[in-house]
Amino acid sequence: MKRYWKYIRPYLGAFILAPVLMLTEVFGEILLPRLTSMIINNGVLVKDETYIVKMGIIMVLIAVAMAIGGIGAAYFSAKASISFSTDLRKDVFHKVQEFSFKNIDDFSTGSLVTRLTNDIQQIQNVVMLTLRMMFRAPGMLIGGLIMAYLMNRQLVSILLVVIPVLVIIIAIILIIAFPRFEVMQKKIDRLNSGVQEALTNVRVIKSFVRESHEEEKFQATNRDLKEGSLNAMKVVITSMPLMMLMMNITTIAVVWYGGNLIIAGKMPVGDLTAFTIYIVQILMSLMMLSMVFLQASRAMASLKRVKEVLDTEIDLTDEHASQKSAQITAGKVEFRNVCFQYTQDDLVLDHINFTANPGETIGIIGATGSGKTSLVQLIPRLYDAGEGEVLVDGINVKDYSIRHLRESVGMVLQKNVLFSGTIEENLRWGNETADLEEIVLMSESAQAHGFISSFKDGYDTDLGQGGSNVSGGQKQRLCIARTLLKKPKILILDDSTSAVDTATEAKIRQSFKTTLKDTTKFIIAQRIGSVENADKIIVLDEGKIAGIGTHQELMETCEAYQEIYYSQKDREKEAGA
Ligand SMILES: Nc1ncnc2c1ncn2[C@@H]1O[C@H](COP(=O)(O)OP(=O)(O)OP(=O)(O)O)[C@@H](O)[C@H]1O
Repeated sequence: MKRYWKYIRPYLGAFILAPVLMLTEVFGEILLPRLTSMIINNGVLVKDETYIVKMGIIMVLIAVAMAIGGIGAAYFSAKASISFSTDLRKDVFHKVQEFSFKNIDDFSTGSLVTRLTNDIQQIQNVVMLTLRMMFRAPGMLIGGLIMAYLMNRQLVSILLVVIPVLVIIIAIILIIAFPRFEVMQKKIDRLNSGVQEALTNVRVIKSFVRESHEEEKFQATNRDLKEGSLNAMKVVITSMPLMMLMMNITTIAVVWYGGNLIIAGKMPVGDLTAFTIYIVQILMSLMMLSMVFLQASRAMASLKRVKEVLDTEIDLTDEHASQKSAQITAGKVEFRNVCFQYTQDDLVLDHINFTANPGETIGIIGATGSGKTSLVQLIPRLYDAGEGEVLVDGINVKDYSIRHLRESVGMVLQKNVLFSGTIEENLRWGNETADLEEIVLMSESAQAHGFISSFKDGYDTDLGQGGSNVSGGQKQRLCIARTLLKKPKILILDDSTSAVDTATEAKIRQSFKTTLKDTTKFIIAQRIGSVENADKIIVLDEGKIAGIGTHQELMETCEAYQEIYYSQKDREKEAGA
């Protein structure tokens, strides 16, 4: 509860006013039946019109006060619960932003989306319901019981049977419902993940004409969610008629027993009317409480899932960094006996040793899955090495502040992503304060200026979501330009020119010689031609370094390199023929 206090404290006024204003409804509901019985007993039965009018006016005034209180309570409960969930959502989103890649791998993106939206919505609903019902339901229950008891003790004894039965029914419903709600939320997760994947990859789906397959997959998850939801709702659905049944049986019992009392002259007619209303109110309040508990049971499942996100230990922080103020000045990179694995029994990098001197270009080549991306990801600490040390300028990367480290390391990821907005806005991600001259210069260096200028709106061209309205090669060049604007001390290009033609790629490499003269450059490539002129080429084979040296050296000493070289030459010849 302590952790949620900070979401309540700023809106304490609304959190207090909502249930307090609801008390007007409680008082009204308790008073009105009594006044009704007084009208019947002292007005209708003795034909006293003035009394009826007087009491009628009082009842109307009470009803108006109830309406005002009800509106106020609804307003403040909405304000309190919406504010609560907005702030909670903000914190969960902040936490997700702090997540390391490994943390993100552990949750699926779809699940995080559900937690941020649907789960928090459930919590909001229950906060609102609780604020409205926390005084109302118990107030009506206790108030109704007292009034009914004061009117007729014998009749109240009927409730001694009904209330325990209802409480047992409610308890059973809650025990059955909670796990079903948990299952339902997981199914919503799965649906969200599926929708997200299908929408993000809609182009691939269309190009493979897999729409019907995706639809079937979606329908299966959708059906599964339907079954899960119905399974949970069944409990809610059966609870209502059951309670109504109990209420009607009780009313009939009261009318029958009370009728006999009237016939025997032991009770005035008006009292039976009021008594019946009180009984209905008592049972209604129990039903309201059961609704609150049911909603709360669903929200508890959601709260548990939100808590999981908030409680996730960020496994990659700079909390214990010993040189937080250190800045990268030269860009020397050293790997000392580095081992790395994503999962316990799968060694992806096996005792990697090499040094990249400032300004050098390091090519990394190897079969797919050989660990190239994993290797470079350790430099800006997207993941942490398991064993050994990754050093930049002689300092372990874990000792830098993450901010300083990542500001100095520019990485163009294999999966390039642009954001909606103009080209200029996207490029400014690299440096918000860059002037247009600088932006053009870096775009020229990434061989992007040409095609940007050919667009009608140039740098003001709006990019579709994820950069959907530029070609793959253009997108790659924009991503390179964006990173160049960072003026990184270390630049990593992870297969980021794969969609660019070889001539343009060569121009980009050539321009690096002037724009990035002092920057240490890591270039992961599939084509040997892309790394042939590098100062050093690292050949990776199943997570191990199979060779390291210049193109010439590797051609003489490294079998794995020769194999890649000749197989690519053969392919080029075949393509030429
Ligand atoms: N997030 C991850 N979780 C678990 N395993 C992973 C993850 N990313 C990569 N791997 C595994 O680690 C190994 C090395 O992957 P990596 O992406 O580093 O290879 P790569 O040489 O860059 O491949 P490619 O040329 O295809 O990009 C592969 O076996 C891959 O399945």
